[in-house]
Amino acid sequence: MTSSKGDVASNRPLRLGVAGLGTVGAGLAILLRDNADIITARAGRPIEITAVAARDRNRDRGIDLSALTWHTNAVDLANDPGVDVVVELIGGAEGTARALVESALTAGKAVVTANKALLAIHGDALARLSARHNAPLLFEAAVAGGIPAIKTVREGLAADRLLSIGGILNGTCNYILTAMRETGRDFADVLAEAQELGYAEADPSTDVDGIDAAHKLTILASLAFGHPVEFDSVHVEGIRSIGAHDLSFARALGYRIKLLGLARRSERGVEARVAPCLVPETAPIAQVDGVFNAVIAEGTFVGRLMVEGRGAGAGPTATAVAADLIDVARGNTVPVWGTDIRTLKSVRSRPASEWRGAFYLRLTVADRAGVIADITAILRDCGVSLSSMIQHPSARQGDDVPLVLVTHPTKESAMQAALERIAALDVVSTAPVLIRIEAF
Ligand SMILES: NC(=O)C1=CN([C@@H]2O[C@H](COP(=O)(O)OP(=O)(O)OC[C@H]3O[C@@H](n4cnc5c(N)ncnc54)[C@H](O)[C@@H]3O)[C@@H](O)[C@H]2O)C=CC1
Ligand SMILES: N[C@@H](CC=O)C(=O)O
Ligand code: NA
Repeated sequence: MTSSKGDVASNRPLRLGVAGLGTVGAGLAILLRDNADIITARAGRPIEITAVAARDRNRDRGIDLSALTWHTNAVDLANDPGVDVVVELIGGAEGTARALVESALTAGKAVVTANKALLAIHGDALARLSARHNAPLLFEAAVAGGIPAIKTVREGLAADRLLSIGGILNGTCNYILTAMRETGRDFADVLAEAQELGYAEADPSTDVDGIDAAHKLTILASLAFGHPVEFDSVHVEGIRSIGAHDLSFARALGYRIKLLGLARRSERGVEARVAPCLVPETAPIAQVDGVFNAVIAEGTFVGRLMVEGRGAGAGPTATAVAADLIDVARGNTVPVWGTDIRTLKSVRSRPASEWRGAFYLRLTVADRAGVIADITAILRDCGVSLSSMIQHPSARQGDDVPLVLVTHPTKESAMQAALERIAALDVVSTAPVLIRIEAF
């Protein structure tokens, strides 16, 4: 695919219809204004917003958009003859965002979007629509904000067979975990700050429950491994259960806690998971803090690589949207998943229970004789071997005390069986916190 039916290969301005003027939409309008000179030079022609669709016409967005064509129904942008490229920045896998993208592709117009939910859930169908109508669909902003993550995987690593892909894929969670670790502030307080900074999704539970990272992992895994990976096959855990205790115990053990999305391929299929993980504090990924994301890939020829940058916020995300627009202006576009959707081979999903590695387990237990013996007996029965244990009398609350166990590498299914029996003990007073340890 080299160009869309829309007039994308001429010297006249590329005319944009932008739907959604929130954090990213307003950021894009400002970037296109402030960097118009270099964008025009690199695109070979001006890139200009001619039409918009937004809910509030009167809101101050830091830029005057009053001279543009305003549509009350965003889907009308798809058939506006003054629009060459539709830029969807509303968000959400359904509703107006989906209808607009489908209508624009069907009309043969190029679409640029930052919408990971849409791509993760409907990417397969959209790739088919894009191919059928020769209408490019670009989504660099959808994964890891300003990091050229899509380009890295789809173009930079196009020649290699990737074995694993993933990393720190949610800026809001990384911001929260970093601030909690560095300042001891509580979860809700830091989340409110991330929302004010424009990092969080419209519904921030999408971030903190790991769903946003799972959307991004689905997209990366689909690019890395071939046939679109099913979003529903990704095992998802968020960061709500991580407490101040865990961050300080992790530090004492020489680790940091990061929400990681990781997909691995073997002959038995693809295993994809989003979950908080302990990573050694000396590993490069442990140094990625705040709103920064990191994408890690490993291939048979290239080995391992990591790219790092701001994963959320108006400026970084707008640069990714604008880079896609420059590609459209240049006529430099490729199939949605890098390979013609009609020739892609399907990949098998592997259940998360086949994962193998070490675990951190934090329990709150009654501080009395025989408790540790009961717990270690269960671990022994389930074939789980202990590597270390911490009990801090100083962290005691009433009769209860936190007990942290670190295991040797073991099968996830064995650990889950042990956890179920341990959680049922009378002496275990609150829900156990189980965190995987990624070696890196
Ligand atoms: N904020 C960030 O850092 C990043 C956001 N994204 C994605 O970019 C997209 C936009 O996100 P944000 O700008 O942060 O969201 P936002 O909530 O700030 O902006 C979305 C805008 O769309 C408007 N809108 C909602 N329904 C509409 C409709 N039917 N017609 C016209 N406008 C409508 C809302 O009023 C709002 O102003 C989402 O898909 C999000 O996941 C991707 C990467 C980073
Ligand atoms: N809410 C997302 C925004 C970017 O994709 C995040 O926090 O990473
Ligand atoms: Na990106």
